Amino acid sequence: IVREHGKAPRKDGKRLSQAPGALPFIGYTARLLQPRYKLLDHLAHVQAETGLKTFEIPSPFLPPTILISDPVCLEYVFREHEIFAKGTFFRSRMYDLFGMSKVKAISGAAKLEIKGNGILNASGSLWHSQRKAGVKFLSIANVARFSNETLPPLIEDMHQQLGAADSNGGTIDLQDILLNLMSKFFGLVAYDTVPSADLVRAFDEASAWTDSRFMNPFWRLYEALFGQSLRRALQTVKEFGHKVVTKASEKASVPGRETLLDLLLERIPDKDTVADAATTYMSAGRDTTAQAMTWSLYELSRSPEVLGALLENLQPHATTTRSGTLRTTDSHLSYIKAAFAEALRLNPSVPLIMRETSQECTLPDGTILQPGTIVVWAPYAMARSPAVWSKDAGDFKPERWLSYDASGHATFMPRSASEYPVFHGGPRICIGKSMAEVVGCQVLAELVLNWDFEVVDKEGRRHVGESLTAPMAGGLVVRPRRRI
Ligand code: HEM
Repeated sequence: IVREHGKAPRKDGKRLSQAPGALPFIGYTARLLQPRYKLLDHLAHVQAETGLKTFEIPSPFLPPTILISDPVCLEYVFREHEIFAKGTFFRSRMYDLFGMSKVKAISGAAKLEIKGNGILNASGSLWHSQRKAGVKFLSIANVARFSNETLPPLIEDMHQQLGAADSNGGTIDLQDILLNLMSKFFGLVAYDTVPSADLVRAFDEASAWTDSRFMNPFWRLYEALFGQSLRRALQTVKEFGHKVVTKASEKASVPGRETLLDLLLERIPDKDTVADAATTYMSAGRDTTAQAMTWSLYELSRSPEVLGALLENLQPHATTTRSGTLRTTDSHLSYIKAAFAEALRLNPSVPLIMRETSQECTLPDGTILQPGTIVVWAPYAMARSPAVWSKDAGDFKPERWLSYDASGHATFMPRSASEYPVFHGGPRICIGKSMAEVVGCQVLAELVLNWDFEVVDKEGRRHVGESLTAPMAGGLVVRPRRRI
């Protein structure tokens, strides 16, 4: 299991310092096996204590691995995306969910045949063609169409579910409601179908198993012994991919109203690859956006003064939200955009990201890396760094995103991708950023304008659950009351 992966990282002629908290012999192995939120909190603590230093993360079960925290180093990583590639370590763990397209290969002992690769796992020309299809799918005109036509009836359904809970005085899990809404929304705009509850469950399960591969060095053995439910979940996801691709390829696309599948089929001849490319969006777009909204509502529930300011800001424009005419680019909507960005800063949907060096290189801080080094950064920890976000880094303060002119008019001030790496940066920056902002703000505005939520079990902190993204463990159970 212990493998030789080239030489250790060096700085100033010496081996790079180990991250605080490493144990003798096993290094960070035990920390990696803990629930992920504990690792994230530890990394946030390290960063708050040590500033922007780069450290080695030692483990006998890992290739040489470093943790970077300095936005200057991260900017370099974003820019040099061919040196800091996805790499074998990442891709081999993601293949089953996002890359291996043959259904028969996962269900039996057949030789693993790795053909396709969803965009998150792809590189070279395959990445390029998927990126082009994705950018066209998420054009400004399409996002406006989705928010004007597809989203309003789904928001109406959501109001009805909340209304039912309100009238019988019951509780409801907002995270479930939002994941459900985003599943339907994504299903309709990307695959022209509403995904079944079984598919959604299977996808969530496969995502949790895939995530655990990054923490558990014995994952292959563990899955061989106990991975029956993973294999079943993968089978369900793959079958869904094949079904929707077959249906799309038999139907003529409507010019100007192409689904994601239509656009992928135009560019990629192999249908198995199209299936992988398409299902990748369930994780990339659905989970991330629904979780961002859940964490936003949680942060608002803990900050009554921010919620009050948000309501004051939104109420004059209430009629525009339902019809989908709400635009986050409108200057009067700066406050909700700031609240959404701030909630995502503290609760990034992808809290930990990694790349693998494809050649020797030197980071801007002088750290020398050999090929095959894993480079990790934690947007969750970076958000809590006083060196980047000042002393109040850990507080939920939408105002930090706003600049006010003399008449009190607020303008949203974006930060650089390397300081705010929530949507990644460089050539592989998230292509769904503006869709996430439009949909996230539209749904949030509808929720806060119409509902007052009493969070059940207010005490204690909420944690990130085990997944490739950042679900709220245990959900966000609330008692909804209609606002008068
Ligand atoms: C709050 C919501 C979102 C967040 C925080 C987010 C974050 C990210 C991050 C961190 C990455 C880089 C992942 C990596 O390379 O390891 C990424 C990539 C990507 N995201 Fe998003 N995302 C969000 C919403 C969306 C939406 C709505 C879509 C699509 C409709 C989307 C599509 C993608 C795609 C296709 C990529 C891969 C880009 C590439 O490799 O070239 N994302 N996103």
